[in-house]
Amino acid sequence: MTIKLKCLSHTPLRGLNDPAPEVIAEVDAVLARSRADVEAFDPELIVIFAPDHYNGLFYDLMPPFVIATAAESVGDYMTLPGPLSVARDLALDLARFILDRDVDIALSHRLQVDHGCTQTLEELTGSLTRYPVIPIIINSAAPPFAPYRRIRQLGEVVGRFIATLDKRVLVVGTGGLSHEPPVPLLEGASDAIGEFLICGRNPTPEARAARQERTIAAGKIYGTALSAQTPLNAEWDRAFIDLLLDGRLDAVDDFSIEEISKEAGRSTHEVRTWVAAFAALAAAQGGYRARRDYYRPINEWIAGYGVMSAEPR
Ligand SMILES: O=C(O)CCC(=O)/C=C/C=C(\O)C(=O)O
Ligand SMILES: [Fe+2]
Repeated sequence: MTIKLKCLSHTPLRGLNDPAPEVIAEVDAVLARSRADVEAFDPELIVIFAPDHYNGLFYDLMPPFVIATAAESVGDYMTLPGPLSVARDLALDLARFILDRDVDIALSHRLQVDHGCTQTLEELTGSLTRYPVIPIIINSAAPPFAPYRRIRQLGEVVGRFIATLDKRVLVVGTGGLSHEPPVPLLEGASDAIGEFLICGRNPTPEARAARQERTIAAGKIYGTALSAQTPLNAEWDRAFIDLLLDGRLDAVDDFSIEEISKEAGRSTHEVRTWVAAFAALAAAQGGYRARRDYYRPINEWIAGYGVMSAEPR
């Protein structure tokens, strides 16, 4: 087995509420380098840890994490729609492996995924189907959440499975860093929003467009006094990146979900996907070398925007 890792932020607002051209050029350059790395590595399997934003998973049955044996992109926020090339049999083997090692995981034989999974897949590979993929969706939007130590444990078990494969495997985490887009909360929601959060699959094109317009409007004022959303927190982001650079993954066991929400924004919990990805790498080969490829707080994209790479030491 050979393993590499990429962790990237994603944003619903790319192309819809862009920052200055110099910033876009920086991000484009780092993404082009990341894509070239992936091309050179030529993975035989991608394991992607991703969140969902009430497109595939709703409170009618909200799993802490779920592994998909088949997945279809809803094509939100200008991402490609359609099926992913999910490695069905390997995904099932992985689900069995995880359950056998005392970590509970849900299974979906037909999962809808959103930009939280597909934007990064497209950016790293140019399509949804270039390489076989196993999507593992970690609940990062719909409280209550499993504690961070459970995410670390999930990642470790996935890493131990990867270590049994005679393949080149790319592990991906997508989401974060600090940010708070206008994703609704069930607690205190109106009846209509509550109904959407419980079973709002397959919205009409008009309903989807209205959602996207709300996010764009939030992006236009994010980080200003007009915004009610928790602002970006570059200090939190840098400390989190340092923790990963130093390989101090055990430190996430002390993370407080409430404190992170307050200090860095509710959607910061998408970094759970980075925790799982780094834990998988560490467990697959024992110890890693990581680098920070990029970091910049980008209000227009509602994103503490970061990119990291890592490989075994
Ligand atoms: O579209 C909605 O209903 C809510 C907004 C939304 O989904 C925003 C998603 C934002 C991110 O993916 C992000 O900032 O990570
Ligand atoms: Fe997201």
